[in-house]
Amino acid sequence: MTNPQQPHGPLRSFGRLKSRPVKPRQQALLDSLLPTIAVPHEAFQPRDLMPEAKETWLEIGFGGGEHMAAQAGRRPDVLVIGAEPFVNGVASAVRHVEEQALSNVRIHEGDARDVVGWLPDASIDRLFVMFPDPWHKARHNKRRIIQPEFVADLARVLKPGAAFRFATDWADYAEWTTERVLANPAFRFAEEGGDRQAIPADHVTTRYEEKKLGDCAPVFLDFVRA
Ligand SMILES: C[S@@+](CC[C@H](N)C(=O)[O-])C[C@H]1O[C@@H](n2cnc3c(N)ncnc32)[C@H](O)[C@@H]1O
Repeated sequence: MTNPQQPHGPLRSFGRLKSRPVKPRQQALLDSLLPTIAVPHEAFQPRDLMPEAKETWLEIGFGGGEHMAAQAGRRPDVLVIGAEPFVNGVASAVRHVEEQALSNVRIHEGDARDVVGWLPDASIDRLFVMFPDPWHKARHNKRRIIQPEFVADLARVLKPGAAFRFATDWADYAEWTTERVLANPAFRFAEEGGDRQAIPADHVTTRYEEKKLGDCAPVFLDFVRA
């Protein structure tokens, strides 16, 4: 039976990650800070979360939150929304928010597909999907976050001209994503024929990227919402 809370199906990638017990200090920070920076669990307008924000950025699967916090720190005038179901990652991200005194980060502890479903049309200026779970075995490919239906949902929430960066160190996932994103007429590459293995000037190395678990050097796919 379909769960009305999860019209997109269960979060299969979550089960693979074993949560470690959250340390008491981390738990205290989660309990005190997370409710103050959590996104509503229903349709919301980003401007209601930070009325003075010049733009709204979304990061899907922020892991430990290092990339999200660094990008938010660089642009205090931008509202940065992050979604991550892994509790240890959320605890780490909340610690970065506190340590860097970031007032422009909002977090959803859960499935990014829910946040995308709650967002209004054309409400996001920039999207990051950094080193998502590769699900590289062919029989697991269907668990990848990049699927045609989700690409269509992303096209809906991105503003015309919005930037969408996808990074992976799995060659097959780079190809998979290129095919599925460009199959949607809403998207094109920011730069045709660009060097996809050149590290973008504004990139912040992520925790997963540092592990070098993939089968190729990092590939950065910079798309634009037409
Ligand atoms: C391989 S890790 C990469 C984490 C981080 N972006 C990095 O580069 O260090 C992928 C992350 O995506 C998260 N994830 C998986 N499915 C997700 C979903 N549907 N919504 C949000 N995050 C998801 C996982 O919990 C995990 O932390």
